[in-house]
Amino acid sequence: MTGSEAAPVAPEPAQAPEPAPAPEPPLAAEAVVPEAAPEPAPQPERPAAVDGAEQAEAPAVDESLAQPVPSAEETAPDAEPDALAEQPLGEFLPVEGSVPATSHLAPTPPHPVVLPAGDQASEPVAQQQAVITVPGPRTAASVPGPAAPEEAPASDPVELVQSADDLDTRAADQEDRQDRQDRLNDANDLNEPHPADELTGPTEQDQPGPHARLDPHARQDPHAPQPLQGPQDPHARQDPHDAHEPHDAHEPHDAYDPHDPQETSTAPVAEARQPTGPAAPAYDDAEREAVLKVMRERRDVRNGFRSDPIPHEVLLRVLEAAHTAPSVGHSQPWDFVVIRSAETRRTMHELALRQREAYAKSLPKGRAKQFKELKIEAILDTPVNIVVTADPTRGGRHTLGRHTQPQMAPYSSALAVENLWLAARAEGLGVGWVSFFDEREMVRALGLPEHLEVVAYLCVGYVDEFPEEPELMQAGWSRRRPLSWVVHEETYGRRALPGEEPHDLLAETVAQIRPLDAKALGEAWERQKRMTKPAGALGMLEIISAQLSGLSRQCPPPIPEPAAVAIFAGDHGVHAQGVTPWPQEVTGQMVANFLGGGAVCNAFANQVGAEVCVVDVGVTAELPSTPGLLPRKVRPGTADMTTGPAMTREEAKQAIEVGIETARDLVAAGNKVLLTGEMGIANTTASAALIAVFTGADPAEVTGRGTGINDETLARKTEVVRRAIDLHQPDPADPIGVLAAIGGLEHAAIVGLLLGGASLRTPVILDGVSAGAAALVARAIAPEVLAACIAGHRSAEPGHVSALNKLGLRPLVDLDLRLGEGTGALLALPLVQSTARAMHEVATFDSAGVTEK
Ligand SMILES: Cc1cc2ncn([C@H]3O[C@H](COP(=O)(O)O)[C@@H](O)[C@H]3O)c2cc1C
Ligand SMILES: O=C(O)c1cccnc1
Repeated sequence: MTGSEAAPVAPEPAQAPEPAPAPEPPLAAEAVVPEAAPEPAPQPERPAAVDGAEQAEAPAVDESLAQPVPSAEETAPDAEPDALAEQPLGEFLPVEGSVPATSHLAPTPPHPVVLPAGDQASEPVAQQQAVITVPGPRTAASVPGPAAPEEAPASDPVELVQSADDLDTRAADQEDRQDRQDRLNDANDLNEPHPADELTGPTEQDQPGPHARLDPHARQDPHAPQPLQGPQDPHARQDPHDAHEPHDAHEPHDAYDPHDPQETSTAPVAEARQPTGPAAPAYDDAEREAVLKVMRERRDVRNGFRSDPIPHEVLLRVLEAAHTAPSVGHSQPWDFVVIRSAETRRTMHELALRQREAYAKSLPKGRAKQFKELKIEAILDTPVNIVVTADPTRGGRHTLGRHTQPQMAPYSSALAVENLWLAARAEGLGVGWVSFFDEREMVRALGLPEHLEVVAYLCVGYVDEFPEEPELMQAGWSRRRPLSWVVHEETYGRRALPGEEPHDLLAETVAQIRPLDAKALGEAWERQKRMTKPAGALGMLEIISAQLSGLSRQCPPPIPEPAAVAIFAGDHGVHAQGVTPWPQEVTGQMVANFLGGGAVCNAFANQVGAEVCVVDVGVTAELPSTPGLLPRKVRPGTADMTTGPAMTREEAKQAIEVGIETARDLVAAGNKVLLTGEMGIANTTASAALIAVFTGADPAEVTGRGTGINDETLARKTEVVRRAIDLHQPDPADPIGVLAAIGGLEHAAIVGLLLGGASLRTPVILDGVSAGAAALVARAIAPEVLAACIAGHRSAEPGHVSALNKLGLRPLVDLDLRLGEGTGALLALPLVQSTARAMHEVATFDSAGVTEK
């Protein structure tokens, strides 16, 4: 690790007005010695100043960053990059005059990324699944010897060259353009600025960027100085209106020509009738633009209604538009009840209020706070309310299309609602759809015929203005999902926009991971210095707040709330080797417990206001569908790693993708921090094996007692780990291969959660030993993933200590926990939130009139 990497995370000298993002090593040295740091903070120390034997209590930090002035030895090109990171915990002493730092802000790429051959081909999921016999549970006593692998490993791996040209990033690009069209606010959109925009910045042209660093060909010398930060001026890149518009292929066309092969599907349809004569004409540009405009600018309005009456002819036009909607079998199942009576509206308002309260009670605290601020209806603020119903009996029993899909009747009425909504927007009328009703209660309250279904309750009126973005987005409740996430080519999972090659979810995610933003980091250090407290007095929390700033590109950073813990559950074939006294079915039973709210993680999540999201990525038992459970089983448990690979490479990758998609969903749903959690009986065995491979430690050093095992079982577990590694000889340069050989499905999913979180610039708080193991895998795939990672706690498992050391992550909480489920991460959440809140709320010396020393 080099000084230039370390520099951006350390506070710049008091004399320097601007942070020096990637200075020469001598400057870097200056930059990290703050003028005012009188007290030795609880911070890491250079090894030179350490007497290891006496430092057992010191905090766990990779000093390669804590020590920002690299010695000649450390910067020597042939030095092992992680050698310094492998110092055991507790070997670091506070250094006078420096602020604690942690090397995860300056990760070193350990290996080129290797993905399985054919990864880019994205075969349909069903075809990718290999049939693997999962051995049934055995007793602890029956420990078979190693056997031949059950399966040959997948075909030769190919190296993924992660340059912007090679990865399919055009989808995101098209999204950017779509955003421009939609006049969306970039800050609230999940779209990243196009990677190419970033790569053309002046600093990244001169220095190897994150992609170059991942490109094995570009990284001849892994020890060469590597920049941590992006371009000097991130704001220059945040405006997607800037430059880089050579993507005409996706710009709106002047006239659509169905015979232009560029514009049509390339797959011929055998029976298609040969076209004769010209196709029906499209709208002209202005007409089309008007249609698209009304869709873009339609809003679900709750705020800013006016009491102005709606003229009859205006309301008539709106209802006529609704009545022209498509409907199943042309059954036109809708009716519109126009309500103006204040009394009826008051009754409906009462009903909605009650439902609102019930919903608020069901929310995690972090969400409930946000919900309290939201206006969810405008029943009393609007002159007209319209109830849209569906009559499921209209048209008789033979209504075309309703035979197999009875829900087509309410769907049809929903289309009438959309027509109404668009027509209202064109009239300058706002519409808000209120869904806080018990449908049957509403039917009775309104005296509607009992056979009707209520599809929508709409509040309609003139408004002061139409918000530019959905009100829920403006309130931070949710974020917009890019189109490229939801368009699949031919089969689900082959994501591609029309005219694009299908993009690989993992490669796309990795390509979007960026280092911390140097400008925001610099601002964070500057702000920490001006806050009314002695410099460095918040110790490690100052570093976390700077990390949050660099990650979000904002100073102060957003408060990481609401939070969600993703608990990935999976089973392990290695359970058959007697590595744990607990039966395998406990995994599924604990999943039920999580969903019922009875586990430790539930209590902790309630305490800190986090949502618990449970994901079945590979539980052996079939789990009944339950609210709160995401059914994402890649396979029912892994195979026994001592007799063959735990899973195929494709399965490992699928499980990673489950994690990526979980991160996307949770972030799009408005969560501002993610926490890792897991459940899987025997998973500490897989964790130990992963950690041994990535740290190079002997299995005896990193294998622990998990749920609590005796010496005999521990000895057996250690030998199991050793045998599995001997059998597979996993190559840490091939992280997916390692996962497939000796990992768990929940480990793979956590890898995806970390990569997904990092790609969305969302912090992820790591829990215990499985998260540590997964972070090692994730770092081997994308070193800069660590920019998003915060170590929540230090577990009692010895392997966790080794993993954190290797990662250079310093845990926030150290309470000898050895549970998992996300419990340690949940306990750390308030610390992370506190540091961000301090950045927002603590006065500066100037503003508070406090004299500086
Ligand atoms: C009742 C119960 C609840 C748990 N919650 C988390 N774990 C934790 O223990 C398991 C790993 O330990 P080992 O490798 O020794 O089996 C994982 O499921 C982990 O989440 C639990 C374990 C049990 C038994
Ligand atoms: O610390 C952990 O993460 C842990 C320890 C024991 C069992 N399961 C998880």
